[in-house]
Amino acid sequence: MGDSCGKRLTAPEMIRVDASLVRTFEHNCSCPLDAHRDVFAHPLSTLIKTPPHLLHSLPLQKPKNADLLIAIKDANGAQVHHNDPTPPSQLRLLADPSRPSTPRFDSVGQERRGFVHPGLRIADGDCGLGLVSTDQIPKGSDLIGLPSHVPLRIGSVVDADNVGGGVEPALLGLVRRVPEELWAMRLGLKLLRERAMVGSFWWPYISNLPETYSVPIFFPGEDIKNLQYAPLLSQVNKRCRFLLEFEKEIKHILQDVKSDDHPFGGRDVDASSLGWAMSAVSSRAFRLHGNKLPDGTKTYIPMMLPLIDICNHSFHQNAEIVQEQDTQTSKFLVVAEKQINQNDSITLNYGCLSNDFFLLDYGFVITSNPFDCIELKYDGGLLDAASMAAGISSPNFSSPAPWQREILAQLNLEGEASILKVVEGRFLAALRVLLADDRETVEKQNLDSLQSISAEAPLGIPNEVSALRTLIALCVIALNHFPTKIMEDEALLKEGVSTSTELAVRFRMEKKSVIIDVMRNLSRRVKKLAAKETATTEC
Ligand SMILES: C[S@@+](CC[C@H](N)C(=O)[O-])C[C@H]1O[C@@H](n2cnc3c(N)ncnc32)[C@H](O)[C@@H]1O
Repeated sequence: MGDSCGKRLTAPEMIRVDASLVRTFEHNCSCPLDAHRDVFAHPLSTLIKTPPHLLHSLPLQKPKNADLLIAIKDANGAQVHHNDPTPPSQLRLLADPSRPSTPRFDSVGQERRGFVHPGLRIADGDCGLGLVSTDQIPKGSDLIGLPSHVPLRIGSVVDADNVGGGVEPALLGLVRRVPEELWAMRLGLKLLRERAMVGSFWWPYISNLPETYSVPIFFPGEDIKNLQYAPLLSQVNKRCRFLLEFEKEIKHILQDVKSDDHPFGGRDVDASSLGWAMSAVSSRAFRLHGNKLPDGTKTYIPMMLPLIDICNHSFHQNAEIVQEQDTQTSKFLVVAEKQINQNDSITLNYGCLSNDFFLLDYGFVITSNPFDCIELKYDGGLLDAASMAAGISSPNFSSPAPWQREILAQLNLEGEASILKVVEGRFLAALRVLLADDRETVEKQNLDSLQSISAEAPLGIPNEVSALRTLIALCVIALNHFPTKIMEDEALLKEGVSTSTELAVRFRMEKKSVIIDVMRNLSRRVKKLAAKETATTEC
């Protein structure tokens, strides 16, 4: 996979963390830590006790063998003949010969058409299909252009033009039942509707979408457990439960709907097909500007962009999506951000996301992802345990003084257990404040400097060392929460495993690697501070 060929993970045994801390931790770990098993944002035990009934196959009949380009050609008004599909061997991007250079939408006729740079082809690679350059393409060149009516979206221009029919009340009623956080399901309903509709404008596009997705809602129960990371397990469970519930809800709502008004042409839609549609959207849609509202403001809406969605992800992308907008409509271009050499893949940046999002929405994991992170529960008892393990006597995380509580409230860390990233400014601020016994020193600092990760030691070196050591101990606890070590994971992968097991194992290896990197950085900081403290005392 694209970014998967990055640097290898380092086994925890190779890491030099603060040895004294680890010894203290091991010494103390049996009693206090057992009482705080739920170090991650969600209790692992409750999540894996109830693995959802997962979705295996796609029962809806999926069309096959259509030519991807028909969708674009149809922009000129040609009729689509769905019963005359082009064989998959002909699935390729066709350059528009009338456009040898870098075309722009500069006339009404062109506005209705799309284009593809002649130096591009679709290739099958490690990331599935992708776009590859057959030539050198200069920076700034337009690579793909889509007219405004081609993207699939809810309430699209096509609907307004009545080319593909409006969104029926029955479908809108279902869309409104989907919570905002599952936005991909909303557009997924539209995708299912177009898939079921005879003569849909998007049929050629839909017929070429992958039949399966490697997102965890489709993992066997064993591989969901193999993720070993409670925050993600919680998300997977939530999505699976939603799909199972939504299937029932849809059946109930549509039971008396006449076939003419039925949004899915009278066909049953079950959790598997809902899951397929949600994954198709989450892994392929882009959130772009919608049309301008009468007051001039713009909305952001998810859209599926045929052809453009063949581009794979890279943090070092060589292309970007540009939306050209006039008052009425918008057109979508993919533009080369840098010079593209022959055989280069055309890549877009899907976003600076953690592996949780990449796996949950796109079905892949990025090795050494700089945006990956670990979420922990902010829990006084757990922090006391970590602090004691770090050799700090009588920490009072679970019983802060009133003045400390006030600062916690300003950091929004009072009451319900908050979910925090390691290392996040609020977390560090809380540790600094709760490990400080001198109220005056704390009150001399403002909230920003207390939260600053780059500030060396806003409350003095001993306070900072204690805070950092507590964080390191917390990392050790988090690491120990994983039932397997990185070396065991590596050995498992070498044996050869299924795709879903491999993804789950790689995901958890990456999480452990993030913790180890954090520990390594914190240990370095502790050493530096300790050396500074020694030098000051000697002077
Ligand atoms: C927008 S589609 C890109 C086209 C896709 N490869 C295909 O075969 O249709 C996104 C999907 O491509 C794959 N993909 C994209 N970028 C990737 C990467 N850097 N590493 C691994 N898989 C990637 C994932 O399966 C993802 O869900």
